[in-house]
Amino acid sequence: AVLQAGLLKEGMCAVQDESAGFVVSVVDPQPGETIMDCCAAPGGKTLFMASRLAGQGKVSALDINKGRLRILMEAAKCHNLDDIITDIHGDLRLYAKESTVKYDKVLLDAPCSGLGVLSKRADLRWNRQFEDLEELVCLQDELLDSASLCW
Ligand SMILES: C[S@@+](CC[C@H](N)C(=O)[O-])C[C@H]1O[C@@H](n2cnc3c(N)ncnc32)[C@H](O)[C@@H]1O
Repeated sequence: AVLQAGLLKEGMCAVQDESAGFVVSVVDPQPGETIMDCCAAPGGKTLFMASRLAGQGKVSALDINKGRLRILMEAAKCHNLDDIITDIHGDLRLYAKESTVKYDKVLLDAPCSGLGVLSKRADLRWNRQFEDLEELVCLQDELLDSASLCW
């Protein structure tokens, strides 16, 4: 019924995993706050956080992937949240070194192995190598350090 009524297309509602939404409850965005979403695209959490600001405050959505960031801003427009969300295209590690801007709250949803969702991504059982995980842990560590500089 939601699909047939066009509610998703019109930005009247969005679908999200309970666990993804729970992260936003932890951030607990309050009107007037500035929030940095460090690995934001495609933007499920960005949109949810922006909608919780009730028109006051800003969410900066940073991501290294331009295409995914474009999808995020299209969704922001569709949900009438594009005046609350600012997209920043770049590598968080460089951004954090160069920028002096500080935010009230910072969310880091770093790239992950996906091993926690094997029931949905069965292919990962065969596509993940041990070396990939080592590389990923190193990246997550660097991103965590960089995210801490935004606060
Ligand atoms: C788990 S996904 C984020 C999902 C997103 N938070 C959401 O709720 O829709 C991880 C994201 O990190 C981005 N990423 C990977 N390395 C990055 C880096 N060095 N700097 C910024 N973003 C990065 C990827 O492009 C990817 O979009």
